[in-house]
Amino acid sequence: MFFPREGEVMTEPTLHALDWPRIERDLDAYGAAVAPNLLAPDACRALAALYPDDQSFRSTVVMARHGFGRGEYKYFAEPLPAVVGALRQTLYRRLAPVADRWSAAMGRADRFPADLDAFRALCRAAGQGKPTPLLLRYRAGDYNCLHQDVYGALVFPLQVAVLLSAPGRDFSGGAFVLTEQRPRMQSRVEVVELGQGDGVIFAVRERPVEGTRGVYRVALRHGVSRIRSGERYTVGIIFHDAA
Ligand SMILES: O=C(O)CCC(=O)C(=O)O
Ligand SMILES: [Fe+2]
Repeated sequence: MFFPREGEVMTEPTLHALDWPRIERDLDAYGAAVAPNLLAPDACRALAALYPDDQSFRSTVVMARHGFGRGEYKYFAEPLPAVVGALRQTLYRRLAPVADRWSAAMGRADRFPADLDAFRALCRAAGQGKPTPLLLRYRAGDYNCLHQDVYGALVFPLQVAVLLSAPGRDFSGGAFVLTEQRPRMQSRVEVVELGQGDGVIFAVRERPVEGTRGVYRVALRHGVSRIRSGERYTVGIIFHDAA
């Protein structure tokens, strides 16, 4: 296992050193998988420290104003910070085949190009030209209501969130949660435990589940439980761009 040096983004060979068979198994079984140590602590701190720098962002969302919860987030402007751009590119490459496999299993026609630039060109042609990677900031009492990050007709079925703060030291509470709504059944919840720099890869809105009578689709939503104390930052990497 390689680890990125302090201040360095995980490079492509390092991403390949992740346990991808385990990640794919978890994605297939639970709709979510942890990708440990995507960013070194220095890189986490540097990204979180960008929050007040309005030059880095194209817009700010105060969640309470929209009924999204409590807390804030900002969408990065282009050019994205190098670490965010690099993670988006390399994770996309690795996840595109999973996205294709899921689409096919669910009987959907969508297929995804092998690299992010080609997929983003499709987004632009569909009128989705605004970059969606974002930086989220939560303080004590804040939370993120269950939601799906859909920004137009083109949806890449997986996304990634990287925890930038250290649980137990920088904040308490603030668990990343996913719920899964199965047809005609009660919802199932999954709590994902993350350390600083860990990413969670998860389904944007649905995933295939093998039942006794074939594959069916389950709908997923994600959110963050209430932050009890401190400050919690995350970087969200969504692959489709926004209308
Ligand atoms: O703060 C988090 O852990 C989740 C943020 C989120 O909703 C996202 O990245 O799409
Ligand atoms: Fe989200």
